[in-house]
Amino acid sequence: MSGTIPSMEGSHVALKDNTVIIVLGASGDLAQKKTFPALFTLFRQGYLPKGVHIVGYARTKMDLPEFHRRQTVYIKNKDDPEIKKKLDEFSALSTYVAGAYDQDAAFQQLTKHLEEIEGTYGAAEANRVFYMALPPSVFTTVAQHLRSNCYSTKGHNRIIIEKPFGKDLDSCREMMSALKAVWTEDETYRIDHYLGKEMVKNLLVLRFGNTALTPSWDKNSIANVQITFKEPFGTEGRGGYFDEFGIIRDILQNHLLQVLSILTMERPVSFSAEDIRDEKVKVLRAIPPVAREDTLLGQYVGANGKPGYLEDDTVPKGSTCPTFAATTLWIHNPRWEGVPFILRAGKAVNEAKVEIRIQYKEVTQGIFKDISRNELVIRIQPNEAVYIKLNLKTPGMATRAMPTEMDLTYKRRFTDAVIPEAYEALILDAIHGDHSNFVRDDELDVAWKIWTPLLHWIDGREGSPPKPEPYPYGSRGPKQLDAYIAKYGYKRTDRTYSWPVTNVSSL
Ligand SMILES: NC(=O)C1=CN([C@@H]2O[C@H](COP(=O)(O)OP(=O)(O)OC[C@H]3O[C@@H](n4cnc5c(N)ncnc54)[C@H](OP(=O)(O)O)[C@@H]3O)[C@@H](O)[C@H]2O)C=CC1
Ligand SMILES: O=C1O[C@H](COP(=O)(O)O)[C@@H](O)[C@H](O)[C@H]1O
Repeated sequence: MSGTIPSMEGSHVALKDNTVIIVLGASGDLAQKKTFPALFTLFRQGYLPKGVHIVGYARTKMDLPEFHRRQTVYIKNKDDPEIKKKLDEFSALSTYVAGAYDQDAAFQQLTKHLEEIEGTYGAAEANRVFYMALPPSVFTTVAQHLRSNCYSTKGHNRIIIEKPFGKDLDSCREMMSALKAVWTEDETYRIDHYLGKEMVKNLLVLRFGNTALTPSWDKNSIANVQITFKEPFGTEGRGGYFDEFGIIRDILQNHLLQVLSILTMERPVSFSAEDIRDEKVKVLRAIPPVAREDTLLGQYVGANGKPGYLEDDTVPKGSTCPTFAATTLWIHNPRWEGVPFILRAGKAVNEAKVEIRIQYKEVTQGIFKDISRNELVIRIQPNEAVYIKLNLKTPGMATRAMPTEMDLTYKRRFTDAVIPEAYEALILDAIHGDHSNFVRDDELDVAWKIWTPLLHWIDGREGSPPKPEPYPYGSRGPKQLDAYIAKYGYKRTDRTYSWPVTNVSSL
């Protein structure tokens, strides 16, 4: 069929029935905010295996009505009769077991409960999908206890785990080898939820399905690339967790680096998970560790009635943890040599935005003066869009050029499209047995190699840690930001550019 992407046709072992999804850490924030709402949407849309059961497991003791209440706290439009009916059905197939994370007996109780459910299948096969919505401190022990006590001998077993995968190269390797000792790579699904976002998944098609873009996708045409993450709120109450990690481990080392690898990898032989991940690893291996000189760190301070990072009671006094970072990465291969890739992320900045901005080189001088550079912008969120900033002749009698855009805003173009949440797409991929949008262990290894020296410097392992530049809550970041970006050759579009309409008479 024309336009079909083979790996998306489902050539993997898909779990079609006789499946229990076990959510470990079921009383926690991630489970309530992301996992259960995603499972509910998949259930409601008919994507979960036939006769699926969901079992929550956590230390908190609670009865079934309380579990069902917590399971549905973040589900929207609960008063809508159709949703209410589906929610009742969802609750009817969801049960809860309380137990410790480090005791065989507790996991054996869980198995007993699973076997009771599976006893109703009346079929030989019993598949189990374990979703670890847990803090990293218990990942390894839970994975080990699951393997020794709860592993189905009558079907497929899958384990889904969430970042953080360690804090540096050594701790990641330690964690990975402990997990690999008990779960095979094929059974393991490491989530980086950015890989489930629609516009990140779209990169493969945009890049490799458009001959028009192919010749310009390299150092000959591209001057610089920015991959930007902006969040308009601070750590508010989550500072204790955040301070241990910082913005680089939270966003750049994983989410933005994943986007970078798909954006820059060579064409894979096929869209199979291993072919894609082979290419991602290859390009990541061509990136040397990020240099201190290529880094700008920031920390937000109170402004406009909003508290600064250090005013959060959960943050250690005098912390130098960066809440903003701009870093520039270089890829030493024939396609990208010399092109700066600026990865930047900030908490408590002026807007919510995640985008890729590819800025093309200057047109040959001579016939034009001060003409804007072309830019291809892929907006990941909010309001998904792809637009290319082009120069056109100003309409009318004038012959001068002006910057404008070709705009593909999803909401306007695909009026009835339902864009899935990242977690919905990824849980479904795991059920279908498709690893393409999950992180392979060697990807993690090479990713940590890029960041570890810089992180050790920031952690103060090599003397006093660098002091981040202050920036006011709600600003664009530290005042040095524009000079930093300009240093790598980024030039802002001609200020006469206006969007969404341009009144030619005012030019
Ligand atoms: N489909 C759509 O929805 C489209 C929307 N637009 C809109 O048009 C507007 C302009 O588009 P575009 O040029 O792409 O994006 P922007 O002008 O928002 O940003 C372009 C670049 O300039 C930087 N920048 C923004 N403000 C300043 C500032 N005050 N001083 C210095 N640098 C700054 C940005 O960094 P930083 O992010 O840090 O601010 C970014 O790197 C935007 O609001 C955009 O959303 C345009 C085309 C299509
Ligand atoms: O992994 C994380 O991502 C979120 C941002 O996710 P998004 O899907 O809303 O873009 C971020 O807030 C959080 O700090 C980080 O741990």
